[in-house]
Amino acid sequence: MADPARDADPSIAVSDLSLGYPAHSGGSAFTAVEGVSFEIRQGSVLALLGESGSGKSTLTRFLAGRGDEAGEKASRIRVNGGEAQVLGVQLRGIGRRARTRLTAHVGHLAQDAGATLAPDLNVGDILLSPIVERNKRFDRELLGEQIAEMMDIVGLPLSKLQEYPYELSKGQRQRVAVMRSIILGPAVYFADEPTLGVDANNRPRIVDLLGWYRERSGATLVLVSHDIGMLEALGQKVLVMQQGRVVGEGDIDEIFRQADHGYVRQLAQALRATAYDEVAEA
Ligand SMILES: Nc1ncnc2c1ncn2[C@@H]1O[C@H](COP(=O)(O)OP(=O)(O)OP(=O)(O)O)[C@@H](O)[C@H]1O
Repeated sequence: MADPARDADPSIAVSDLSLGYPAHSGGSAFTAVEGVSFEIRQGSVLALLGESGSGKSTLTRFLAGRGDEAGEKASRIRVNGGEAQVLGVQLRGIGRRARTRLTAHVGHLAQDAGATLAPDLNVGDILLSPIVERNKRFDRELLGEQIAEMMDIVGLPLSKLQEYPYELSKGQRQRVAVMRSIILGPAVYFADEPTLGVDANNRPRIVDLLGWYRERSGATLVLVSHDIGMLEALGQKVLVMQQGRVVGEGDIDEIFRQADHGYVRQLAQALRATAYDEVAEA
């Protein structure tokens, strides 16, 4: 099996992919993603939109190589058909070691990641832990500078490095989770609702951090988000999902203007309404 190629182009290639969950507790197997195809050029940004339950988290978790990770067997994602390549590595049938080699280059911010920070570590150790786990010998000075720069971008004072998750607000915890998810310098990065639950004043700080990261790393980003500020600042191509299928695809403005699918029209209206709410809130 090929080693991951950080400069593979496209970074992500998905063809007729169908994903599901195994049958459990008397229920039947469930198809969450059906016949999805798309490609993402290296260094570009894709926004994934769609109503709750449309398959966005399932798709991103699988493509991030974390389809098997969610502990319980019932949460493990199964490939029902099609294929997907990330950094040139075929995900279908991938073995454990090849997956570990791949995920070293692929970042994933799970939904509500701020809520699952290690409770017994302070913020400094939370940020360092992915690096320490990988390699005990690292350039502390360089990393310290990078952490200080990130803390500044997200508007957290350096004194927060000594605090524990329970001492932080929900929005502060989410900002720490986002910093942690990019600290290893992934070539492909998936973020599931990175600004969800963060107040309107602090959402742009997360957007700034992701923009900063993209600029310095040239990484490919996939953002699951309905945050209009984030989509306008970072989004290029948009994929709209409904009930596991792709129902709209294109440039963000194009989707809003020319959507011929009723659901895409509704979504565009909902997003505009959100944007107006935020203007009203400010
Ligand atoms: N472990 C599981 N077992 C069975 N079905 C699941 C499991 N996890 C998710 N699903 C189902 O898969 C479908 C897609 O869920 P998914 O979380 O991918 O959607 P989503 O678009 O990310 O939704 P949200 O925006 O609410 O996070 C849903 O119908 C959901 O109920």
